[in-house]
Amino acid sequence: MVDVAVVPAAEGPDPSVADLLAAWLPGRRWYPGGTGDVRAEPWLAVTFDDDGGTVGADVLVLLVRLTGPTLPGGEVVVQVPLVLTDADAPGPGYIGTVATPSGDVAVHDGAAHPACWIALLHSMGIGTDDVEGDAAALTRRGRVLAGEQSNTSVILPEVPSPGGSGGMLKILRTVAPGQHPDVVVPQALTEAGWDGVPRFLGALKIATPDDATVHLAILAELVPDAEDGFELACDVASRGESFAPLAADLGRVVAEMHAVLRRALPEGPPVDPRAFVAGLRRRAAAAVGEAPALAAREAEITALLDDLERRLVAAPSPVATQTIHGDLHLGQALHGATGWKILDFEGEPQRPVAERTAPDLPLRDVAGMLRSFGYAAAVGRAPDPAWETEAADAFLAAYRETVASGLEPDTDAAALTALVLDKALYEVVYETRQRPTWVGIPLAAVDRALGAVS
Ligand SMILES: Nc1ncnc2c1ncn2[C@@H]1O[C@H](COP(=O)(O)OP(=O)(O)O)[C@@H](O)[C@H]1O
Ligand SMILES: O=P(O)(O)O[C@H]1O[C@H](CO)[C@@H](O[C@H]2O[C@H](CO)[C@@H](O)[C@H](O)[C@H]2O)[C@H](O)[C@H]1O
Repeated sequence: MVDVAVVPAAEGPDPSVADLLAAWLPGRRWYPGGTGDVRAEPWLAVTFDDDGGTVGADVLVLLVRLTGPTLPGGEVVVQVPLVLTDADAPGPGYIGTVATPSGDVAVHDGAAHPACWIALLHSMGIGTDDVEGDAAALTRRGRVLAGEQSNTSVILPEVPSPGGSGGMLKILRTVAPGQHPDVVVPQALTEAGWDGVPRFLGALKIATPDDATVHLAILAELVPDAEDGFELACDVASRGESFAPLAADLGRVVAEMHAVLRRALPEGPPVDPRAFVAGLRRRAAAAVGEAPALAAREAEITALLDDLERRLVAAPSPVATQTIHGDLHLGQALHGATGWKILDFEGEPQRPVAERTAPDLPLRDVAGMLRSFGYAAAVGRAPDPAWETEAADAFLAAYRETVASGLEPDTDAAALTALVLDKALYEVVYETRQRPTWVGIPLAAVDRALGAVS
């Protein structure tokens, strides 16, 4: 076991390390500051007391506070794990060398360095008994997942796991005080005995000097030979084959996930129709404000939301909310030998953290997946225009056979259309910012959702 100590960063590394990082951070894929004017200030330093010397190098995790107008809420804390070694022996993830009063030090990105993986695993109590005297065996075939996005994930086939496939260590990049949804939700699902999520194996949580807690890393069982759901759907679409059978399986898995979450975690308050629709109106207004192409649709969006509000107000019984996935799309589903596994319960990255994890209507996840079939049809260039609706119908039929929304059929359909519209508007903003050449995909979906009620 490795003891973890947390101190203010001012008592931590030499200031030259912070200077090196200030230049390095903005080039990282997971850096949330974009090209905006951002100030980076080390906040906390986490050290690992490597009692038995098994880690083999100095591991230091810095939590860096970023402030600037382009960041969600104006402020974000990012985790920067580092490995410090002798300057004459730089290793994986080398960032640069700094001169300190005790000599030159080589600084490495810890997320790419086995010594850091071992320190994180040992501090979660993983691998300390199983790999006697040979900590390096735990990470021998370890590798960082290519194409990292919001966080950095490391494949670790030697990590002990119930199914024997190894572990996936997710090093969180943006961190925040409080319970992390990607810990709480998969842990609850795993403990409920549900196998539609990669088995939760552990997490590293630190206590800050002001008594808050922050999750830094999560370990789940590796899903062997799994295919990314979006790539799989695009492949199937491009071959002109039907996705309906796989979509039906996915519909059942998503329905089971909602049923288990409803039992395993506290229910939310019943939907307040006006507040719920006000939230949709706010998001729509923000999308219209950011994407000029939406301006012409504003009146129709308002009419659709007015209609939903009337229906929800008139609903004969209160509509329940619960923990949901919050950002469900095909890229959050892996298809492996034992079927679909659902990943990444962090919610929509562009939403404020408090909103991302609030209990919500499960139909929001259903809407997210329906939108994803539209993306797969477009990106995979499905030759048959019915490809998307066939997949969507199969998904919905299987979902509804397994779990009921509790809404009257007309209200259920109106709520689903409004949530598909909400997701498509979110995607218009997402694509405008990230992939402008794809913006036509969600714009077409906005038009279809609006056409569904006119
Ligand atoms: N347990 C796992 N087994 C196998 N692959 C996984 C597992 N967890 C995640 N992945 C792969 O890693 C990718 C990133 O994981 P994800 O949790 O979505 O991270 P991020 O928060 O960085 O987006 C996924 O798209 C999937 O391909
Ligand atoms: O996976 P993230 O949590 O980072 O989600 C964000 O990025 C997604 C893209 O990677 C984006 O998803 C959109 O594009 C997908 C195809 O690349 C498509 O399958 C989804 O349906 C569509 O929403 C997601 O919206 C965004 O939050």
